[in-house]
Amino acid sequence: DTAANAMEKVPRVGVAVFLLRGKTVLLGLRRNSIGDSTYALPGGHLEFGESFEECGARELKEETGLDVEKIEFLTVTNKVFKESPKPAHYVTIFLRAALSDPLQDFQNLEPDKCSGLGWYDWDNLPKPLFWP
Ligand SMILES: CC(C)CCOP(=O)(O)OP(=O)(O)O
Ligand SMILES: [Mg+2]
Ligand SMILES: [Mg+2]
Ligand SMILES: [Mg+2]
Repeated sequence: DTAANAMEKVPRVGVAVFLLRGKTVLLGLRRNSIGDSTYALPGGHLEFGESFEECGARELKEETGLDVEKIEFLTVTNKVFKESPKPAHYVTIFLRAALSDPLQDFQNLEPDKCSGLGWYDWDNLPKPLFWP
């Protein structure tokens, strides 16, 4: 029935972006959603009709104010999150991007969803990392 369908669990698509600056990578401490209090790449839900690259660039702009270019597909994961309030199933697309202006720095534009952004040394990443 409609109620059951409304509660139907369906896989969703997330897009995450590796943005590197030298030997550091941009990570944010997630807040108030799946993966709360874990360090994650910036990114978000693929919206209707978007390419992977359009989604990656949009989410980075929305979350960090940063403009990026040279966006490339890297890999994909497929995972059911059991620990969130209710089971969630995500296919996550991983992209790589470069800053359009190497001197531009981030702003934390969504403090309600991210406790803070930072550039972290690739060889000494913070913990815990968001699973994907
Ligand atoms: C959970 C994750 C793999 C995909 C969704 O990412 P997100 O919670 O950052 O989504 P939004 O940035 O679109 O709110
Ligand atoms: Mg977002
Ligand atoms: Mg979003
Ligand atoms: Mg996000």
